[in-house]
Amino acid sequence: GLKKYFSHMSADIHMFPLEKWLSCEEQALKKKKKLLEEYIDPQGVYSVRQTIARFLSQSRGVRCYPEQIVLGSGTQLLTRQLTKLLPKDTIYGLEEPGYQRMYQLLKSEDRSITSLEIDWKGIRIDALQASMANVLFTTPSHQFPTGAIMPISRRIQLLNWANSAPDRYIVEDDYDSEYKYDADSIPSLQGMDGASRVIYMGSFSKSLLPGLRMSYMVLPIPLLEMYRRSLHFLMSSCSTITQLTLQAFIETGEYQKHIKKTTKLYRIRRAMLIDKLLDKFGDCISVEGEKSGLHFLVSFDIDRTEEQIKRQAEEKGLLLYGISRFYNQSVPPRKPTLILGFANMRTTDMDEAVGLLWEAVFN
Ligand SMILES: Cc1ncc(COP(=O)(O)O)c(CN[C@H](CF)CCC(=O)O)c1O
Repeated sequence: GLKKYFSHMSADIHMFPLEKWLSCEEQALKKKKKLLEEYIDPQGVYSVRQTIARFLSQSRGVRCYPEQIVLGSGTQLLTRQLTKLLPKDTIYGLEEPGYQRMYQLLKSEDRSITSLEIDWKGIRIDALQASMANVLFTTPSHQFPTGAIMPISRRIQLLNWANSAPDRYIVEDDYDSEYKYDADSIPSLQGMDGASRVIYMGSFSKSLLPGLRMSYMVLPIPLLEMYRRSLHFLMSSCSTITQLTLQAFIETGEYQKHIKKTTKLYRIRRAMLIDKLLDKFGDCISVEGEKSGLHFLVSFDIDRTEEQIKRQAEEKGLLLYGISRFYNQSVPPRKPTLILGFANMRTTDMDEAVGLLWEAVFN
């Protein structure tokens, strides 16, 4: 198959402390195997939610009780549950370019969606105010896919928007907020919200492994009450074993150690990759969104389409993703722009990867 050097969707399994994970699993199973005999709380094991609530408060300034946390196997599944708590005629505002799988999911649920323009600070307030949206999905830590980091000023404007009409909510998708390089980490919107307007969503897919399918949302109290009334029949969608193992992994400090180690390593990989790209391509490329997260964008000042570059790359055995896939309701930019991930790019592969990219673009 195609080489996935630049994939923004895969993690580097070699980075994952499998031995430590397995010993946490063994410890959790020995101590709490009783829990496996029954169906646990639909929101997830309470003690696991206590651990996550503590971790969120320390790392992201999220203020919540464990009762407000719902664990789910993936952000999309949690979003499906969330849409059931909101009026059928809710209009969802999504960033454009944005997380197309969220757009496709909401579309598949026959929800009405309006795509909203972003700029280098994230979602544009004028576009939001001009729209009919009442629930906004936004990725303020590291806008997906452009990487924009939303400054505090814009966050305050967003909260003002949410508080100026009764049926408004902000879904803060904080999917890869663990990784910051040249930007100091800005506390979550949820932590700044005093009025239960922010639904905080997070995932362990980027910081640990997508294959764990461990994601979570923090519901404001009014929505939690609705969840309890209308979705109490649901069973937890995450494996109890994975939940208990994750709890042990966090409680023993292994999670924090892993984030520190991977941040250090990803910082080096990202800097090296950008240097090699600039060496090779010079001023025919521009890099953006590299200050945080596990990918950045590279646009090429050449007379070639994204499709042509992708196809050429496939000829050479290299998988590439263009930014066009993230434009749901508008025309993508003319300049070919690629989303380049580096979480799965070992330094020993870099010269080959950049060489293949060069051939895909210029041959
Ligand atoms: C904006 C955003 N919010 C959440 C997730 C995490 O989802 P989950 O693992 O289900 O918790 C991703 C994950 N990123 C996708 C997979 F890597 C990108 C796919 C593509 O580009 O089609 C994401 O981009």
